[in-house]
Amino acid sequence: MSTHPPGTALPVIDLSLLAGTDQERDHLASALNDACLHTGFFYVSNHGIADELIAAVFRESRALFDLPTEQKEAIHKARSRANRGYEPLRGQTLEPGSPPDLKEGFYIGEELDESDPRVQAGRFNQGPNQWPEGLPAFQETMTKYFETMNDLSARIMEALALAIGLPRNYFDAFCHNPMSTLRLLHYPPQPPSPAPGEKGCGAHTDFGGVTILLLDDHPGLQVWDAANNRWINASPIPGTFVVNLGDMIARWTNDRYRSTLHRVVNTSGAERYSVPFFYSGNPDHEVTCLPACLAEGDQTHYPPTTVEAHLMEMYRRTYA
Ligand SMILES: O=C(O)CCC(=O)C(=O)O
Ligand SMILES: [Fe+2]
Repeated sequence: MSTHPPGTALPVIDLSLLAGTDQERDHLASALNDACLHTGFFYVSNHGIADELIAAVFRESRALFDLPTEQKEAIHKARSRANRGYEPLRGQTLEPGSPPDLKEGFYIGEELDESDPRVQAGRFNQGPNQWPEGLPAFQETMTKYFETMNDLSARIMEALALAIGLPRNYFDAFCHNPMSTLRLLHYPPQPPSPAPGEKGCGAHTDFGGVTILLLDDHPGLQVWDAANNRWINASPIPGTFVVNLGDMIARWTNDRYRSTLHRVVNTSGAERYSVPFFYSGNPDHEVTCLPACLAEGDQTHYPPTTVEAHLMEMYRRTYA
């Protein structure tokens, strides 16, 4: 059961159907399967996340980026072994060969102190966060949102299991102790004469499992539509999230489902804020071609791996 609202060619998936009748769940599975076979990008509506929490996340995010530069530099990501903290404007180049991205960001993960066995063992991206000084509601708001997004991701994984034709609880073990990253982003307006190829965020695919993207009112996100050789505008739709599949799901489904190129060009003339949440599941979980995605006579495209090994490999390729 999906619709294509004006202003975008991407479908809207009604997540409340997951808790509906068998017939409603079948509709959900079929609409989601279609979306994942095409771009792997869709909007999710009726997700049950409170407006107040979303408003608080934007308020705290704006307050963070409004801090004086020295205060942001004091929690620079380079000071963290777990990839947490502030990334300055033009600190990342997502599209090789293009100018650096016209955005600043902030990375948050599960709060694990130095005594946690995973941190002691030097596991990938596990460790404490760096929290900003002088923003009393920041940590609590972001922690609440982080946990809420983990729960929403687990529901999306249930829907995905149904879309693939698997039992609803198929991904439960994957969703146990998940590895997730919350990223706050701030895009200044694109300058009137940008450098050639300069963008808010260069064209890239996401590495992990599913991404849940919270958008403000300003357009800018574009999704590559390979079937028609064009960029689709993924303009914000109030009350929804944009969800997309990452490279790990493409790998897991033997490329039946898509991890699609996307980019941001902030021509809105205004400051743009967005909040992607990257969900990659349990680091020890095995990612081996799903038998349901291997038609007779087909070859697997990738060797088996684990969540953690896959993520480390993708980071190495991007930041090498
Ligand atoms: O800001 C956006 O709309 C997209 C951000 C994004 O694609 C990412 O952070 O991976
Ligand atoms: Fe992305």
